[in-house]
Amino acid sequence: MPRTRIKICGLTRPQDVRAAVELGADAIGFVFYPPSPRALSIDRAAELAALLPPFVTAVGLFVNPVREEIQAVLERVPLQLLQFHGDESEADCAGHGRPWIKAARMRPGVDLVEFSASHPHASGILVDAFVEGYGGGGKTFDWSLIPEGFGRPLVLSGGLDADNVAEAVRRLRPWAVDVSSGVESGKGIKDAARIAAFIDGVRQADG
Ligand SMILES: O=C(O)c1ccccc1N[C@@H]1O[C@H](COP(=O)(O)O)[C@@H](O)[C@H]1O
Repeated sequence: MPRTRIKICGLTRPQDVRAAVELGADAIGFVFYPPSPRALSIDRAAELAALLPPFVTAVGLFVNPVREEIQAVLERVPLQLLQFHGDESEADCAGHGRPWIKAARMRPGVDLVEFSASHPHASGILVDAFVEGYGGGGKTFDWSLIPEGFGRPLVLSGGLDADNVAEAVRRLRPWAVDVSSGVESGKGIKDAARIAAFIDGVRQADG
């Protein structure tokens, strides 16, 4: 079984990017959603992305963007993957010259198989709790909404932290986990000790 990939999202400070990389994160998420307290300017994102060594993926998170916004970011920030976290259709996500993952906002009644079928070209499906404001809410959801043998690379998120991530990985065996609030001391301020404990939890579950 491959090791679970780890994405740390919503970084805003160089020291947090360096810490996440040194502690073993596979991917770093930069938020381009202005209402988020973790949102970055293009200049700031370019500065932070430049700190990433090879084989650590720079992910750009968007919520219902207009296409020009994405292009403006891509002209300056070397993103390798796009994360669409709003109500985007398959057509909205395609055609940016980058692979993408699509977030499903999970709550009772959401059919993940149907959702997945409506995004056939996403490289993976991210599952997050349904929250007002689209994401980064630190809220878990009922993991039994994820069908067994889902069949697509699954990125598990939503309220993960050092206390629950090992159980989540053992139970669901996702391709990757994604965390923001659970490794913070304040909105957009990451805590190296919490990142270390989170990564340790994932690795313990990987066995
Ligand atoms: O991080 C944000 O501010 C954010 C804003 C809008 C949409 C998504 C956002 N982050 C993503 O939300 C999930 C869950 O985060 P949390 O760990 O529960 O705080 C995660 O995929 C983040 O990438």
